[in-house]
Amino acid sequence: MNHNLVDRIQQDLTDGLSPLRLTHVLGVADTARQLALQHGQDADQAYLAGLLHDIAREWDYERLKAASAHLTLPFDREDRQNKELLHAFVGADIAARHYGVTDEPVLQAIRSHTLARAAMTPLELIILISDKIEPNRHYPGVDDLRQLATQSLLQAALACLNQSLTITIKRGIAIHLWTVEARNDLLTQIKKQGGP
Ligand SMILES: Nc1ncnc2c1ncn2[C@@H]1O[C@H](COP(=O)(O)OP(=O)(O)O)[C@@H](O)[C@H]1O
Repeated sequence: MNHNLVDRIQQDLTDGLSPLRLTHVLGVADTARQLALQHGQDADQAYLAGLLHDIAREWDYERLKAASAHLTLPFDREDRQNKELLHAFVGADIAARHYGVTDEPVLQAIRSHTLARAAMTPLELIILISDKIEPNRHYPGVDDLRQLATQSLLQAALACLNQSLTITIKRGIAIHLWTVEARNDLLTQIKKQGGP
C-alpha cells in the first residue's frame, strides 16, 4: 500500500467533495476492502479503487465533457443524458494521469462501476457492489444485499444490476447495452457454477 498516495487522495477528497459524497466514498473504500479480504482479493487495490471511483462525480457536465475529449467512450459524450456515465471514465483517467495509478485492474474497476460490462474481474464486481451496499446506503433490501455480498460476488453483482436496471427503467431513460451484457454474463457464470 502506497500510504503517501492514499493520504494525498484522502486529503483531496476531503477538500473537494461534498460531506455526503465524502462519507459515501469512504464507505465504499472500507466496504471494498472488507469484501476483498472475504473473497481472497487484493485489499489495497480494492481500497484504492473505492477511494477514487467517484473522484469526478460532482463535476459539472462541461468539465466532464472537456476532460473526456481525449477518451474513447462507449456512448455519445455530446448527449447530455449520458452525463451520469461520464464520471466513471473520467475518474479512471484522473486516477491514472493525476495520481499516477498504473494498476490497470484498479483503473478498470473505476471505469466499470456505473455501467458494468461483461466478464468483470472480481475487483470490478467488488467496486460495483460496494457502491450499492456501503453503510451509508439506505433502501429496502440493502441488508439482504450486504448478506449476499459476503457469500457470492456474482450473485450480489447480479442483484445490484437488477436494482439499477429497475431504477433506470422507472426513470424512463435508455439502458446502456453494456449493462445488459454484464447481467447476461453474470447469469451465465452463475449457471455454470450450478447456482439458481
Ligand atoms: N445501465 C445504464 N444505462 C444508462 N444509464 C445508466 C445506467 N446505469 C446507471 N445509469 C445512469 O447513471 C446514474 C448513476 O448511476 P449510479 O452511479 O449507479 O448511481 P449512484 O450515483 O446512485 O451510485 C443513474 O442515475 C442513471 O442516470
